[in-house]
Amino acid sequence: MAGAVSGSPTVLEARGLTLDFPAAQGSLRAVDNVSFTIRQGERLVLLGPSGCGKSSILKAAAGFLSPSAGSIALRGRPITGPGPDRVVVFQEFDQLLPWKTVRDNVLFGLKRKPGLSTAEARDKADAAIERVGLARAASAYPHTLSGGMKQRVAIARALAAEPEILLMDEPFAALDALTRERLQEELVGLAETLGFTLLFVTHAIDEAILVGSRLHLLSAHPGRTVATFDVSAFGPGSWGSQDFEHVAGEVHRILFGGALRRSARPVLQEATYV
Ligand SMILES: Nc1ncnc2c1ncn2[C@@H]1O[C@H](COP(=O)(O)OP(=O)(O)OP(=O)(O)O)[C@@H](O)[C@H]1O
Repeated sequence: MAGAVSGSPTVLEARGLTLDFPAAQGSLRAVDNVSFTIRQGERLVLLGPSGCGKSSILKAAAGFLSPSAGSIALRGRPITGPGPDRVVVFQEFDQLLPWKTVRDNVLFGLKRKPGLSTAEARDKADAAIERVGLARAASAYPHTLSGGMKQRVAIARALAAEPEILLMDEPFAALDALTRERLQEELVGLAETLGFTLLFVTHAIDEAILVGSRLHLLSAHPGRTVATFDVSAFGPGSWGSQDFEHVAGEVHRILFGGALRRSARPVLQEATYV
């Protein structure tokens, strides 16, 4: 994957990105001088301890937050607000509209796409629903779906709009371990089949290595770049291999100091966060 994307055009680029929030006394620096490039087809994961500014970077990419210094640009154009070329999938699956069926929820995501006829929109929605394996649930309402299925609807809705980049903020955090694993696999499978570009935020090391093609590690608050890792060699099925454990241990050492202790399959390292 890394070889395949290394010559691909740049989709998203942050240069010296610095993000501040207003605070009681002046402002609070959330992200300090962070730079990265995401090429077409790449899956960049922002990984770091709670509060290091991952979500803030994602919000800047989505156009909800402006840099106080540095820049963030999509296809070379500075991001000044939200747009249909970027779709955000949050953890809250209940971003789905409860009074609309799966198909209508996905169609709703196409509303902002200019120049689509009703029939074309329907075809795109149905194709996206099919791709995430929900064809049989197309007429169902969100409250009848499991958390994992709702998440797939959210992904279908995002993909149907054919964005330049998909922005995902801990989309699997609220799911049980088995569903999470399955959706991680599905996401990577879909990303590779469809070649979409992804910016993914997580604080879970295993998830980052499995989902990403590259990791961008941030220090504790305020977030500064501490390391990057090429993890394109890993994917579903890699967990537990010697190479995987080596990278996971290295990432853990850089982020938290000390060795990564395993008990069983991913018990995420929440307890080690400061
Ligand atoms: N709207 C806001 N107003 C003020 N401060 C904020 C706001 N949003 C975030 N912050 C602060 O900015 C810093 C970075 O927050 P952010 O949510 O980006 O971190 P994160 O790495 O995504 O954390 P987590 O993993 O816990 O979700 C934190 O100190 C947070 O308190």
